[in-house]
Amino acid sequence: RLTGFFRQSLLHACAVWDKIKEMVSQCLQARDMAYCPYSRFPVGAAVLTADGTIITGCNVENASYGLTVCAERTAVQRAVAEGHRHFRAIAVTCDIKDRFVGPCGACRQVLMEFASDWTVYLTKPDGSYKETSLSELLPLAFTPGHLTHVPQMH
Ligand SMILES: O=c1ccn([C@H]2C[C@H](O)[C@@H](CO)O2)c(=O)[nH]1
Ligand SMILES: [Zn+2]
Repeated sequence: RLTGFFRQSLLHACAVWDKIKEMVSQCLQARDMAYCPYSRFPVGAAVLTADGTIITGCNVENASYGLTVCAERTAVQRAVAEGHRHFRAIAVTCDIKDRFVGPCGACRQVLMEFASDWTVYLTKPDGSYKETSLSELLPLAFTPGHLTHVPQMH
């Protein structure tokens, strides 16, 4: 029978695994909500907050093309509007089946605003994923810490 530290570690690993599976499944579901009549390129995202909440987003396009908002930014902005400012991870998916696709540059910068250590799960339509990190996707980043007046994180 497993006890003490090893039992705790195993339970923790299972909890983390469950959260990843849940994020992957929710980002795939969010992709189905994409509003993308112009590109016909649906994208889904799911962010994991520090308290374990998962919040999703999809891309929302506009007839004035440049006003389009990506799935990743929709998810982050929705999470912030719901009171979250501390994040752990994001899962992202699109319809491309044969390779792992990362968030666009604008979204990487927006993720950097709220944490430098996001874990990023690049997810294929079949639910398989590759784990990476924001620091890997956006090295030598410009961050809030570089401003003289650092925004207060409450
Ligand atoms: O990381 C990305 C890249 C693109 N898109 C959206 C924007 C647009 O609606 C469509 C094609 O670029 O995909 C995202 O949501 N996330
Ligand atoms: Zn983007």
